Amino acid sequence: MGRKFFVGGNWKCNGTNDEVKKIVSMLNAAEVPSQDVVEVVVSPPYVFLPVVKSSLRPDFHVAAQNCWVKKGGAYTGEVSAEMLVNLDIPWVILGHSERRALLNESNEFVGDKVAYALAQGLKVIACIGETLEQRESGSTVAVVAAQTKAIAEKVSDWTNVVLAYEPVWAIGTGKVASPAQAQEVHLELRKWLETNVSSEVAASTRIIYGGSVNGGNCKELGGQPDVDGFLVGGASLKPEFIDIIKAAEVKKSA
Ligand SMILES: O=C(CO)COP(=O)(O)O
Repeated sequence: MGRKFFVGGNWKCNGTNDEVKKIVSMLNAAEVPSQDVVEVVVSPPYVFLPVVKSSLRPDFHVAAQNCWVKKGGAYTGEVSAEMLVNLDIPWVILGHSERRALLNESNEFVGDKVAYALAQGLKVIACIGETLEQRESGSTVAVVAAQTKAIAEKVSDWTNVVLAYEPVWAIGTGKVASPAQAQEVHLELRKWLETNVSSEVAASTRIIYGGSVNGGNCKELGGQPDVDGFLVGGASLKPEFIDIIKAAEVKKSA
């Protein structure tokens, strides 16, 4: 089954009103492959979601960077999945390593969030990835398998899930995983899905890579057989994001 190339831009906690308008103008003017070839989703901070959604070209979509684990209510400072649905925000990023590390989000909590968001009708970019210490101790595959298991235990339909493998040591460090390193983990994840979920889910679920992706390294990474796209941080705020979207063409010609 074909897996459409997916390029996500995670703007994290960045941007002013003016900067956001400039990024949207840059995206709107870009010539990129068609929606049949690449799915593009940008994720501004919550406060900018409505303006980005209403001014962004219709072939690009928006994602929130998080949402609450259950129905909204007395949870000061949180934004619920229902609110995102109400505003027609189709996607949400969940389990980003920055939230896992800084806000102590556990594997179980992330699994609960993914299940709840899917049940409300959102599409989810679920993030997993090992720290440098875990990689150096040889536990990369065990760590990402445990993170994926906590999601798989609560999710039965994977149609609306994109799995983002983001090694923590590669995020914002300029230290990108080599294409071989990325491919190795993506293949392990696909095998894990095959064994523990189903061969259909393993074949159809997009597994994207995140961590210091830029205009220079995207083609080689995207050319790996089990790399189905990217989740881009820093470079998604810059014109080189367009080059990263265009890396989808490596799959078209493959
Ligand atoms: O965390 C990331 C995307 O979610 C990756 O960030 P960088 O591309 O800045 O390394």
